[in-house]
Parts: sequence; structure tokens; C-alpha cells
Amino acid sequence: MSLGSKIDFSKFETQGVDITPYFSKAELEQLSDYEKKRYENIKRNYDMMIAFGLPAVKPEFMMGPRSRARKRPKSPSSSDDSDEDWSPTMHQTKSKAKKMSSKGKNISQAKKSSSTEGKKNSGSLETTKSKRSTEVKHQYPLRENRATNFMALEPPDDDQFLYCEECNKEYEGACPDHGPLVVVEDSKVPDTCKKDQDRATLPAGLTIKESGIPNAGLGVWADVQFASRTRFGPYVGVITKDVDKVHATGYAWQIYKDGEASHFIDARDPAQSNWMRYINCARTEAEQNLTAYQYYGHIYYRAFKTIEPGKELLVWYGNEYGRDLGIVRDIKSFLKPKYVNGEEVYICPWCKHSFSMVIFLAFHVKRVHGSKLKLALKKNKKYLLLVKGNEQ
Ligand SMILES: C[S@@+](CC[C@H](N)C(=O)[O-])C[C@H]1O[C@@H](n2cnc3c(N)ncnc32)[C@H](O)[C@@H]1O
Repeated sequence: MSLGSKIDFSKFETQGVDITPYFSKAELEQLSDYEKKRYENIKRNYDMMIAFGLPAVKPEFMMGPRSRARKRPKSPSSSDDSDEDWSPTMHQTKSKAKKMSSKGKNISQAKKSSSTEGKKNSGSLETTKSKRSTEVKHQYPLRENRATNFMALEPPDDDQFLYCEECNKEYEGACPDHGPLVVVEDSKVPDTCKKDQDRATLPAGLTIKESGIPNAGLGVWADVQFASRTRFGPYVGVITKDVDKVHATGYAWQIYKDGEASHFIDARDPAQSNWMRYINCARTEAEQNLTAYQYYGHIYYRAFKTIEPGKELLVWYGNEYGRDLGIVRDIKSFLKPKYVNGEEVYICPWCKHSFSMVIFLAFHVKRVHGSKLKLALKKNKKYLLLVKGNEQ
């Protein structure tokens, strides 16, 4: 089976996409560049399905401004997505972390959250009932999904414990065996530099310049070596509960209180943020060198390996935002069908559009996310493999 081999995708690659007819002037003004690009991708995908005679349901935004009520986005904590079983190097996990007081008192049982090797390598999943891929039943709507472009950790039960990656335990203070983290403070900002506060706070030994990730904008690079267990932060921004605003910019961290989403720290304004707003999202585990964590209501980044001079500082933004940037690191759940009214539905792991057939998902994945799927046999079972994508 060669998915999509006879389809000419090239005209869709090059054709411009105009989304302006579907929005009122006021709505267009409110959309960020990020959101516009996202709607263009959805429209391009829909146009492609129609052009190839594939059944597709019109995305909601294409119904026009009058018939559409803009949906509020879901918070990541309320997501019904079930593939949150792996979250790269995020160690504040609900009720699973072993917590130790600074005196070494055991509070609860540990989760070995960084042992992702086996999970990372499982790039295949069984496709059940493969005959489905040859019989067209009906196409599920292309679900319109609002971008989840804020950064989010797994909700911590509480944020008064510090995780020690070396002992895989949390302590109420410094680790008794490995000591405190090495703290890198922000540079002090003179009053005359307030409007450029973000850049002025950059600590010595770091540079802000174009990212090594294509089209990612600026990034932060190490000029000197930073040891593992170096702490940066806190992440500085405006405290807000305005989810629409944080969606439009992509610079906010979700903060939790008592395990529930509470507010955001939004670093969209350079005059009210710090240099950490320029740290980009790692595309792979291999290139990630920072772990984000929440401590007493603040977000800090900590090096979990030595960062050599010339390396870009990269953190993980969370599964939802990662997917939105086209990064899927949880390949394990790729193409696992979900069941809706007894029917198999295949969900795109990047943007979560639903498809009734694997082949439709394959078209979509190739066109919108630039990845290919191929069928493989393993122990006499059929698997679908992602053969090209962001996972390297
Ligand atoms: C917190 S900002 C990071 C700083 C940003 N690069 C800048 O120049 O201001 C988040 C934005 O950076 C870009 N970005 C970060 N990581 C990325 C990645 N892995 N791939 C593509 N874009 C990325 C996206 O535009 C994202 O919305």
C-alpha cells in the first residue's frame, strides 16, 4: 500500500490561501499571524480533500462570520486527549512523585518520569481492522481546533517541592545528596532600559540571536558552558487570566494552584518580561537541554545536562503547544484509533482533526505536517509508521 502516491500535492504546496472572506474585518484584526497561518492550513487541507473527491465537512470558520460563534479554547487540563501518558522530562506529576522533605522524609511514591527511551522508540502502532482503509463509510468533520499556544506543564499537586533528576525524588528544598541548584540570576536592568527589559535581563554567557530551528524566530544561545543542575529564572511576564490574549501571542506559561489551572504568566510584552521569552521549544528529546518546572507559583528552567558553548537553550513547551508547532514526540500513540459511536476514528496527533479512514489521515499528515506514513508488518501484525517528520 502506497499512501498518497498518485496524488499531486504540489499545487497545494504553492497556491496561496485566502481566509479573509470567512472573517469580519474586526475578527481579522483580532487574529494573530499565528492564528491566520493555522486557519490557512486548515483551509488548504479542506480544499485538498474536496479537490481529490474525498468527503470532507467544511471547517466551522469557513461558514463565515455570521454563522460562527467563536469558541473558547479548552484548557490543557480539561483536555479529553488520552495520550498524555508521556510528557518529556516534566517531573511534577500528579500524585506520582516521591516527595522528600529536606531532612529526607519519604512522603509518597516516585514516578520515573524521565525514562522515556522505550516509549520514544516505539514509532509504530497496530492498525486494527485494516479492511476499513479500503471501504469509505463517511468522513468525520474536520474538527476546527483552536491553537493551544501557551506553555503548560502537567498540573503539579503542589509546587513547593524541588525535583532532583539525579535521585528521581522531590525535596522540600535542596537535595540532601546533590545539593542546591546552581542559580544564574537575571542581569539587573537600569531604569533607562525598561522598555528593552527582556533583552537587558539576559545573564552573562548567553546571546539572543536567530534560532537554529527554521522559522522559529529568535532563540537563546550559550556562549559558555552551563553545568547540569543550573537554574534559570523565574520566567517574567504579566499575570493574566485572559486566555484569548495568551492564545494570540504564544509567550505565556500556565500556572497551577492546588492542581488546577489558575492563571498565566504572559511574556508577550518585552517591557514586562525577561530574556526567557526567547527560549524555543525543543523538537526532540536529544536537543532538549532544559526542563521547565513550577516552584512557588513561578516557572524556572533547569539544565538537565551540560550545555556546551554554541548550543541553543531549548525547553519543552508541553504536548499541546508542541503539537501546535508541528512537534509530535509522543509517536507511541500515533494512529491509535479512537471509537466514536462504535466507529474507528483516526486523530491527527498534531492538530487533532478526526478522520474515519487512515488514508485520509495520511493525506492530511503529508500535506499539512509534511510527514509520511507507511504500512509495515511486525510479528504478523500491521503497523503504521511515521517515516518522516519532526521526530529525528
Ligand atoms: C516563547 S516564543 C519563543 C521566542 C520566539 N522564537 C521569538 O523570536 O520571539 C514561542 C514562539 O517561538 C516559535 N517557536 C518556538 N519553538 C519553535 C519550534 N520548535 N518550531 C517552530 N517555532 C518555534 C513559535 O513561533 C512560538 O510561537
